[in-house]
Amino acid sequence: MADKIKNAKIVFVVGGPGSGKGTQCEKIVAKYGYTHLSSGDLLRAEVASGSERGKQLQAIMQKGELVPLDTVLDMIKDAMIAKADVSKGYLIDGYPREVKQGEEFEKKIGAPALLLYIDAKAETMVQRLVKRGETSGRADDNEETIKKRLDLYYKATEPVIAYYEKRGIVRKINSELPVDEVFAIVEKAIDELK
Ligand SMILES: Nc1ccn([C@H]2C[C@H](O)[C@@H](COP(=O)(O)OP(=O)(O)OP(=O)(O)O)O2)c(=O)n1
Ligand SMILES: Nc1nc2c(ncn2[C@@H]2O[C@H](COP(=O)(O)OP(=O)(O)O)[C@@H](O)[C@H]2O)c(=O)[nH]1
Ligand SMILES: [Mg+2]
Repeated sequence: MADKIKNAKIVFVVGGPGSGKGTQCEKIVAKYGYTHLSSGDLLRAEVASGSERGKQLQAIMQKGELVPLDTVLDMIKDAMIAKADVSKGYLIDGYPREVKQGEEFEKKIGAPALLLYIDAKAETMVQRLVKRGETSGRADDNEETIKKRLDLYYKATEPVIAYYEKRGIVRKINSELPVDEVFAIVEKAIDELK
């Protein structure tokens, strides 16, 4: 099983909260049939289950902090294994959040072939999240938590991009443009993988 995943194409999708990662991932799934695994969605599913672990996760996420590394990684790995037979590739959305998460992922699962860096300005991200918060029902889409998520993004996650840039697998995507124009750039990066 683990071997099957090792040979699959792995794409990390990294960018600030509200940059448009989920939006682009949906479009990639529709065109390329990749398996989309959003680490945030996996965590929110655990919270929704009402489990004891879910309650602990909820408290961390509401503060805009990162949940323990092993928790997220185990969830991603299980979800990857569940799709191993049918998956053409994996979009790992919202992970790694810090360099250490990337290192552990590679030890336990495999190396990414590409990192899509979804880039938007801080003001843009805040605006989008506040708007999303009107309907998302997400406990962390409020101004106070958004600010903390952004701070943590710049501090912990941006170094991830520099780390993978050294390997030449980063494609920076300007997500200030309309969704379809952003996707046109994303398509080029995915097509290069073939
Ligand atoms: N590897 C990860 C992924 C997520 N989280 C936690 C902290 C995040 O604030 C929360 C929500 O994750 P999302 O990826 O959904 O959140 P984003 O802030 O990126 O927003 P978005 O849904 O807009 O991508 O889950 C975490 O601790 N570790
Ligand atoms: N203008 C514009 N808005 C976008 C784009 N991508 C996402 N959005 C909006 O920004 C919000 C956050 O997008 P989402 O995909 O959830 O971002 P994520 O937090 O990075 O997963 C959504 O409600 C979208 O409406 C884009 O490329 N252009
Ligand atoms: Mg998302």
